[in-house]
Parts: sequence; C-alpha cells; structure tokens
Amino acid sequence: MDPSRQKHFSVVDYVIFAVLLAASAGIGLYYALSGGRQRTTQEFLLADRSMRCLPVSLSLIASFQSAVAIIGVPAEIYTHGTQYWFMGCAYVLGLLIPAHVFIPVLYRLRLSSAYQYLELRFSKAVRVCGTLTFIFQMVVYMGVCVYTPAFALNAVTGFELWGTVLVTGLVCTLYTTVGGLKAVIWTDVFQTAVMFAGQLAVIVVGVQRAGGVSEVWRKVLEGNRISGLDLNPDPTERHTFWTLGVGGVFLMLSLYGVNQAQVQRYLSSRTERDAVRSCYMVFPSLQLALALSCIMGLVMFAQYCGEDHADKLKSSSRDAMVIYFVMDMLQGLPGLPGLFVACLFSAALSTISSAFNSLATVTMEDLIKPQFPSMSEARATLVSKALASSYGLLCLAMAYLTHLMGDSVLQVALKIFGMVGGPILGVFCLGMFFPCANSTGAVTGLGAGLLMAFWVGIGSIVTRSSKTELLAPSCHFVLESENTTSALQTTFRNITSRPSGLRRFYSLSYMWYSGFSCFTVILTGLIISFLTGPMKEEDVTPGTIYPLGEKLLCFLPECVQKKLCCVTQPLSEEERLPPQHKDCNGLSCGHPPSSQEETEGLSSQPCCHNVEQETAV
Ligand SMILES: CC(C)(CO)[C@@H](O)C(=O)NCCC(=O)O
Ligand code: NA
Repeated sequence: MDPSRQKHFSVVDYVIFAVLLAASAGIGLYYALSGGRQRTTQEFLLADRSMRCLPVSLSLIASFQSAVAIIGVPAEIYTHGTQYWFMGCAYVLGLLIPAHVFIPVLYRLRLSSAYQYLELRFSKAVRVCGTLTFIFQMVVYMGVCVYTPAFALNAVTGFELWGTVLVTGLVCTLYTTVGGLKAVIWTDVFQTAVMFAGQLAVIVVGVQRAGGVSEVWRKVLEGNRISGLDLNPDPTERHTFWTLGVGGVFLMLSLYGVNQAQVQRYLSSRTERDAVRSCYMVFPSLQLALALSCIMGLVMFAQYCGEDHADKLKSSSRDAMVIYFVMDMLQGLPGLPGLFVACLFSAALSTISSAFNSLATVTMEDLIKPQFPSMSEARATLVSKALASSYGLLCLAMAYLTHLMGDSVLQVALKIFGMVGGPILGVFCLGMFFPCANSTGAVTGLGAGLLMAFWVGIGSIVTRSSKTELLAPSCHFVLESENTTSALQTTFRNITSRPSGLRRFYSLSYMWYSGFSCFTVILTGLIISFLTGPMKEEDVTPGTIYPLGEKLLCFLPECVQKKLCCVTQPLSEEERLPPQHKDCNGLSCGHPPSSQEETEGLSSQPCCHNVEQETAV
C-alpha cells in the first residue's frame, strides 16, 4: 500500500489501546491475588461455581463474538445486502433450547467439563473422542480470531502484523494463566462494553459524515442493499431465511448448548436459575451486536457507493476494507481510532481467553485427570496453568496457518463451527434424546458426521462452487487497483447454471453444515445402535436423558396426557425446573421409574450427587 495513504494514530489512540491491555492484565492480577488465589482447579477452571447471571451473560456473548464478527458482518452486508440480518431469527430457538434442555441436564450432573457427560451417558471412549474434536475445533478457530484484527489493522495502518499477533496472544495468555475463569469472565464484561462503545462511535460518526440517517437510507435503497425475506427453499442458496433462520439454530445450539466454553460458564453459575437467566439475557445483547454490525455495513455502503477506491487498498479483501472505512471515518477525531482498535482487540481477547481456559479445562478434566486420579490439587492447578499458557503459544502458531488460507473470515469461522461443532452437537443430542443409543453408535456416528462435514466442506473449497450471487448495485465501485475483475463481477448477476450430482452436494450452503452433520451423527448413531444391540433404558445413567417425548406432551390437554402417561408419580426434581416446566408436576414427565432405584447405587460418583440428593425422596 502507498505509505502516504496510510492512516495514522495520535498519542491518545495509543494510550487508549495500552489502557485496554493494561486493564485486562490488571483484572487478571487482581484475581490471581484475591479470593482463593487460584490454588484449586475448582477456582481456576470453574470460578468456585459462584458467578451471578449478569457477568456470565456478558461473558457468554463475548465468547463467540470476536473481531471476525465485527469486521466480517459489515463486509458481508456491504457486499451482499442485509439478508444475513435474518440470522437474528435463529437466536430465539438457539437460546431457548439451551436454556431449557441443555442447561438443566448438564447443570444437575454437576460436571466440570461438558464432555464428562459423554462418559456418564455412553463410555470413556466417546468422552475422549468428543474432547479431541472440541480441541481441534477451538485451536483452529483461535487462529482465525487472533489473526483477523492484526491482519486488518496491518492492511490499513501498517501496524506490524506479527508484533500485534504476539502482543495480543501474550497479554491474553498472561491474564488467563494467572487469573483463571474469574479473570476471564470479568475481563469479558469490560471488553464487551468496549466492543459496543467502539461500534457505536463508528456508526454515529459515520452517519454524520454520510449526511444523516435519511441520506444513508436513500443510498442503501438505491444500492439495492436492503434484502427482503428470501424464502427460496434451495439448500444450496448461501443465505436465505431457511439457511440462516433454521440452519442457524443448529449453529447456535452447537455454540450455546454444548460448546465447553459456554457450558463452563453455565456450570460456574451459583444456581441453575442464574445459568438459565444468563442464557436469556444473551438474547437482547446478541441482537444488539448483530444490529450494530449490520448497520455499520450499511453506513459503509452509503459512504463509499459511487466512489472510486483504486490505489487505496492492496488487499482485495472486503474485510480489510471495513478497517479502511473506519479509519477514514474517524480521521482527525483524536481518540476514536484508538477506541475502535480497542473494540477490535477487546472482541478478540475475550474470545481467545475463553478458548484458552476451556481448552485447559478439557485437557485437564477429560484427558489428564482420568489418567492420574491421585494427582494432588496443587499439582493439578499448576498443570492447568501450564496448559492455559501452552495453548496460548499454540494459538500464535495457528494464526500463521490462517494467514495461509484466504476466504472471508466470517465464512471461515462459521464453517469451522458447522463442520466440527455440528457433529459434537449430534453426539449430545443422540445421548440426551435417544435412550436406546449406545456407545458404539455414538463413536461411529461422530466419525460419520465429521467425515460427511469434511467431505462437503473440502469439496466446496476444491470445486469453488459456492453460488455467491452478487447483487447488482446501482452505483459503480472499484476496490482494487490491479484486479478489476471483482468490480466487473458486481455489475451483473453471476448467473450460474444449476450444478448437478456431487457438485450440487458440495454447493450446500455453509449455514447448513451444523444441521447436516448433526443429523448424520444421530441417524448413523441410531442405525449402529440398533445393529449392535440398543441400550436398555434401565442401563442408562439417570439424569443423562432429557425426556423429550414426555415434555412435549405437557403442551397437550391434561386428559390426553393422562391417557398417554400411565405413571402419575410426582418427582421432586421437577421443582427445580424453571417455572415453564412446572406444569409437568403431578405427571410422569420426569424420568423412567427405574431411575429412582438406580440413583442409590450411584452415590459414590461425585459428579452425580446433585441428582441423587434430589431424587432420593
Ligand atoms: C456466532 C454468532 C452467530 C453468534 O451470534 C456470531 O457472533 C458470529 O457470527 N460470530 C462469528 C465468529 C466470530 O465472531 O468469531
Ligand atoms: Na469475543
């Protein structure tokens, strides 16, 4: 890039950025030196199970809202219009189901890791497979998260790319390692606030510079950027209401229902009610985050539509262009460019710190502790800290791998969630909703799900058959100096003929990856379970099944329920359910009768004591 066009920072901007890093490190040190001083794994990995719902909910949003979303969503809206905004519809079921299905089951088992569930429900082998899959997912995702803000900033301001990556990674490793989950959650709270402030500042200044709200609206309408509800049922269509609003639910479930980073936050809540409430509180904040980034994309379009941008950016990436827009907008307003950079890095730090801590947790709880059951608490805590910092260093290596890929960062992140998170979701669903599923079925199912997901995912990259239809903008804009083909592409609709056979399979919208691989796991799991001898209902560990059929019956009139349910014994466990479920009382909507006898024998298992206390009436 031409150095004379580079954007520069004032002293105030550097100060703001430094304050963000110092404050995050400070919070880490505070939790290293207060409370139990991070001397037990309970405190380091689970915040002593003492968190209240407000910090937990802000931390829940921060986990998967990284610089990828802050840059990627405006770039998506700028290029393809507002269709992506319908993702907001998926948040309804995508948060209600975790709150009322996954949290009650997982919280009551008093787990330390989500994958411990898989051992209770199936076997040790399933637990290890689930853990390894999760580690793979988070390590790859972490690389994208750390790389994105550094890359974008480098493209526009000439900030040293690898220096930025190094500083982010190291500061984050520091506070995660010394302060444990408490520091991770409280830095998330602070960082979420900075994230919203930065986005808001860009929008307010941007709207002003673009000539006011009505002018922005006129331009985006003229530029055909406001998309209506697209009800096209074709699953290969990249973004429609179905892919975003329905496929997106599976994506949300894999993140908010069974991902260790989130489950760990539910488990760190003081009570189950706090965990459910924090999940509810994610909804408005997530909608706000989505709205802010979509509006930013629209303001950017209003600002740049019709302008020639040759020579301004070397990178052909729309992601880098978002940063260019922001720096251009905030130029001459001391402090604001710094605030936006702080916003980007807050988003990134809060995500990678969650990743480090959750990775340390699963490695400790699922892989190391079972091998060394007699390990002392002090030693286990030391090992957990060493793990958190090693993952920090691994993250830097992964950033380099991301550097070698080349796609829209948003699409890369969501593909990882779908391809690897979808099969994990499938195994949990298989366990919770199908008592007949056995361990062999679960392992085979997980394998099949991953295989199918990678087949379609890699196939789509190889054939490049993604049907990215670009909207025909009414105003002409050129983004690259050397390569003008992309500008030409945007001037007419890219009419592709319908692909057939395998090509059609490869062109499945990436928004369906989660749902598709989840169903593959369930279907394969059930078939294999029936072939190898389904699990008997009385052999299933009590409390690991969600009585889906019976819960659904609760919506039917009482007389119909009585006819369908033959046992009418009240279960005290039901009293601990959120109010919506209380209408099940007095009916057999709980567990199979045998589960109550079974629990007595389980009292030696520490992870289950919550269940047996409640059910031993
Ligand atoms: C994961 C969702 C869909 C949750 O809202 C969103 O935050 C998102 O699009 N995230 C992209 C990945 C990231 O920001 O790292
Ligand atoms: Na984040």
